[in-house]
Amino acid sequence: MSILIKNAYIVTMDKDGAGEIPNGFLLIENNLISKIGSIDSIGDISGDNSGDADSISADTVIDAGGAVLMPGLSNTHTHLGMTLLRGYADDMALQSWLETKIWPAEANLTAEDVYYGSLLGCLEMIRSGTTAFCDMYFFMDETAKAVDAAGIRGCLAYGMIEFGDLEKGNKEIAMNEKLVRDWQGKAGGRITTMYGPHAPNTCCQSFIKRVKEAAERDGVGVHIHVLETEAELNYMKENFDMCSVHHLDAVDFWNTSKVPILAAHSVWMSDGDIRLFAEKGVTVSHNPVSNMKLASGIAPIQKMLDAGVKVTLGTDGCASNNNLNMFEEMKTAALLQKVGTMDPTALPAKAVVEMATVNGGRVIDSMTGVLKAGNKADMILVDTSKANATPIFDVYSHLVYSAAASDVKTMIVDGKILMQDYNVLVMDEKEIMKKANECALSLAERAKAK
Ligand SMILES: CSC[C@H]1O[C@@H](n2cnc3c(O)ncnc32)[C@H](O)[C@@H]1O
Ligand SMILES: [Zn+2]
Repeated sequence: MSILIKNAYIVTMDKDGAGEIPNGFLLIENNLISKIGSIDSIGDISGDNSGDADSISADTVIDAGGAVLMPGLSNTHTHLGMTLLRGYADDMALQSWLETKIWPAEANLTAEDVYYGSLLGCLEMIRSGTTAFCDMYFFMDETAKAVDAAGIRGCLAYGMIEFGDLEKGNKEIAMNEKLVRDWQGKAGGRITTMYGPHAPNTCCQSFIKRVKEAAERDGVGVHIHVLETEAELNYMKENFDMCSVHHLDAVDFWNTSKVPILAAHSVWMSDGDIRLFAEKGVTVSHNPVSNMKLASGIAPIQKMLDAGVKVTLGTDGCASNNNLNMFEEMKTAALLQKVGTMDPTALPAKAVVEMATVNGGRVIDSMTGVLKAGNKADMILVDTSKANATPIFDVYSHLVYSAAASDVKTMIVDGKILMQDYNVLVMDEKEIMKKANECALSLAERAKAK
């Protein structure tokens, strides 16, 4: 199977390579990018099988018509099953939101709920340009089945909460171990796994140490929430006389020499915490919309980048965002750093696109996030024929400050076309929205009845 995309404005995100290619072509063979370059440099690019020395033939030819071809976006922190809880509880602070609304509702979740919530999430991601995501939730077999069916890439963790209860902790670890055993590398490598201890204030230190050992034994990463709120920071200081980062450093948790660590939020970071993350090679998932909505605070992202921390971008779940729109997340990230530091040069557009593509891709699959020969064929076409794309002086400025998720017209993941010219080819959209809506209403009814 081969696909040729021609007449594209290619944003490769390849620092050592081509950068941008204004009149570009890209050839996909099976699931890999085999050729990428400028049409001007090779002359004819008809895409037919004429045998012309300059022509490149392919089974499928997509004329991009000047659209931007770029790596797919990677959403590095979400809870896909929570898509059913979109708008279920708004305008609250994290702890009361979790304790009084979200956890009681989640106590009623079924496998079917998580399956349709996850499929709905996959659909929303396909429509908005996200080709890969990192997830942490319950009933993860269902999320894995949805990812398999939808054709995107998912790095899945089972979310573990044990509140210092040894017996509960044993059960939680066993669940995550099963996820790793059953799904690591499945769906042709599109599904990978991690361990998911929820947070330092919901999982005790010795439990998190055990989780890290299990992850190192299995050769998979760890995905955790950390320092999301000032309340967490105060709780850790009161109970352990140190912040979450140093509390876990005491058991060498942040050491990434064997497996990667993905730290979601990281809002209340001191300069010392930032230095430690940079030294240890921890990857941060910045979630600006969720942090603003729950009034958690402003993560010091520009400081982290300056210190050499690997920063990626995530939406968090649909109950705290309330969508999976990475274009919105990119713009919010840039604006929030500027207003937070009162410096308009903070987090410029290109750095944000790097976070959402190169850096995010690296934590999910090192052969994604950059368009270059040999990498996996995960990419999107962004329509530039609309009013909001006129004029374009700088492509990164356009992608961050003006483009909309609804401008994503085509998506390819692992060499397969999932959406072409706004038509989603891999699922029945209406049926999924109907089923997800039914599950959401029934879940809310069950939660109310208790
Ligand atoms: C143990 S699975 C994940 C768990 O996390 C909850 N959750 C969703 N959003 C957030 C957030 O922003 N901070 C902390 N925890 C969050 C989710 O509801 C699940 O219970
Ligand atoms: Zn979260």
